[in-house]
Amino acid sequence: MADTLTAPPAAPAPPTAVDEAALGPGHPLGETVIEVRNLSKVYRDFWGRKKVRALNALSLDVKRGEVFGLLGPNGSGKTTTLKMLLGLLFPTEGSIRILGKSATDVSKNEKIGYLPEESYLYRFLNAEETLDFYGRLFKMTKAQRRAKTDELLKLVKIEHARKRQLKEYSKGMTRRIGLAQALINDPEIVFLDEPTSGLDPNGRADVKDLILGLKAQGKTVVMCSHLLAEIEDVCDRIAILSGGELKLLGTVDELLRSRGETQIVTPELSPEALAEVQAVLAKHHVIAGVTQPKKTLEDLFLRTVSEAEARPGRTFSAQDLPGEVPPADDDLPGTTSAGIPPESADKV
Ligand SMILES: Nc1ncnc2c1ncn2[C@@H]1O[C@H](COP(=O)(O)OP(=O)(O)OP(=O)(O)O)[C@@H](O)[C@H]1O
Repeated sequence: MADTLTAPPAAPAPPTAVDEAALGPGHPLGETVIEVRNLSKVYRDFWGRKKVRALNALSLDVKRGEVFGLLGPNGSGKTTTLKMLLGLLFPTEGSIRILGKSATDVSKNEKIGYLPEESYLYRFLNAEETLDFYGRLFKMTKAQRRAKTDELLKLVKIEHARKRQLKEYSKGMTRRIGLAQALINDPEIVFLDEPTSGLDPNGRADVKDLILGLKAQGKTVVMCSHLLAEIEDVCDRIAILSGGELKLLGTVDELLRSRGETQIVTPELSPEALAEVQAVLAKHHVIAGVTQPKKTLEDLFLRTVSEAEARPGRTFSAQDLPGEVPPADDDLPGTTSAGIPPESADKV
């Protein structure tokens, strides 16, 4: 258990609009691998008349090695953007460079992986045959295909079902084989459209790990998702689209920082210790709210399932649910027990 002290905002929060400059001069990421300039798409009807302006004047860069999230409500233009980046749709206006090439240059596809919102897989092939088929499209040798198939089936955790036809797969398993297919050519850039749709929280956690693993290998990931918690966990930067227009762009850390507030998280305090802390704050004319921080439902679910598997036949209550992992020092900025000097803490 831990206590959280939240001081009221000292000053009104500044506007949240952040542009590329938010990356700062010391940004560790590599060169630009995706360059989008003034990109627009107008869908036309059968007669060539303008029907929908799905995207309007989008400009952004994606750097090598970053996980970039494209967010927005239904119909905001995310899939349209992804399809133009992949060269599957022609822009009405604007330009795209992917790895220095035009999006419509098919040679770029060798270095690109794509998981569409709905995977188009052959229902009568099994997992091995599916990956072998896509490996052939990339002209991989038999030995390469076999090695890559083994590696990917392990990565997406469906080795046990490698001989089963995809028509027998659950939605979550289908998503996993779709992900494996997107990685068959060891791509430099991976586009993922709703990668966790249909997956349970364990599956979502696996996909998050997989994305972070790709990032650790220096790969670039561009993803769309409506699950904001997962975007927050894996993305370095996000763009929010609305009505086909870019409304916000910046690093997740910068955009989510709560300005004008200070938070101290400590192990659960005794009433005496709490009174002392509040007395110190009162000296500085700060009236602090004291709460116990909540875990997320996702975290609770994952710990329950993992404990249920480890110890079958037991039921758990919130009080005795084991698996509470003591937070790492760096999860607790400003914690007194971690001994982080106050001057190094962002918030006190
Ligand atoms: N082939 C098409 N013909 C006409 N209009 C289209 C076509 N595809 C998409 N649109 C329209 O373009 C707009 C953007 O659609 P898009 O699929 O890019 O949005 P999205 O942000 O991916 O939505 P979702 O979250 O629902 O997947 C919507 O108004 C949609 O109806």
